[in-house]
Amino acid sequence: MSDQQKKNAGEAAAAHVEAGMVVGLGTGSTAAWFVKALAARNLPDLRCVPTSERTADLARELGLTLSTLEDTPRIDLTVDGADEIGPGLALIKGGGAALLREKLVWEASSRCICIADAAKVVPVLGTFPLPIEVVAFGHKTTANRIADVLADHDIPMPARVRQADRGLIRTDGGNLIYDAACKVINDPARLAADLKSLTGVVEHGLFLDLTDLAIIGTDAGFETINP
Ligand SMILES: O=C[C@H](O)[C@H](O)[C@H](O)COP(=O)(O)O
Repeated sequence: MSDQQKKNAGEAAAAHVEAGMVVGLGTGSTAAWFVKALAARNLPDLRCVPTSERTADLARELGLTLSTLEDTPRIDLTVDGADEIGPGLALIKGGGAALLREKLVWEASSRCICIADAAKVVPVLGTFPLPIEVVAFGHKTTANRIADVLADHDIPMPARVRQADRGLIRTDGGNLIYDAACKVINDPARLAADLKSLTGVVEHGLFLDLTDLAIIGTDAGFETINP
């Protein structure tokens, strides 16, 4: 993990934003560099839709004009980080528990740019535990259903509920996160569909066929990957 690489990626992505755009603001340490670089450009008539309360706080602090998906349902460009970037720009996201709002914003966007440091690029998805957002009510029974799906995908370990010192982590929407230590995800599309079909699962961190461009920070600058 390199902060300089994240910064370089965030700054390169900010150059893709034009005056008057509606911009989706991702969540996480890399997205924060983008938000800072975007604010520094001081472009006129921007409206920004944040994907988390954390990002909203940062953007507000930096003087960016915020909007919501309700007020601006069509987003021109979203820039966001990732936990893993696999072949075809298939992503794992949600390490910061923002996956649901992120996916809502990504899917409402004409264009999505993923920004990351070089360590996020992997030959196969699954080393980073896959976050799965689950409704709190009855979550242990939902976890059993998730375990059955994972077993069907040759993933023997059940997903574990995410905890902090103060107790279970809650998302901005009040849900819980289960993390699945997949190790290798052989068929991301089938796993995504199977998880999504479960009652109690709100969303999962597989972002497939949503990324138009990845900007990978290097120590000296950045490289790009097209899908
Ligand atoms: O929920 C969090 C998001 O999906 C983040 O974009 C992702 O976890 C990457 O975060 P970072 O840039 O801090 O590695």
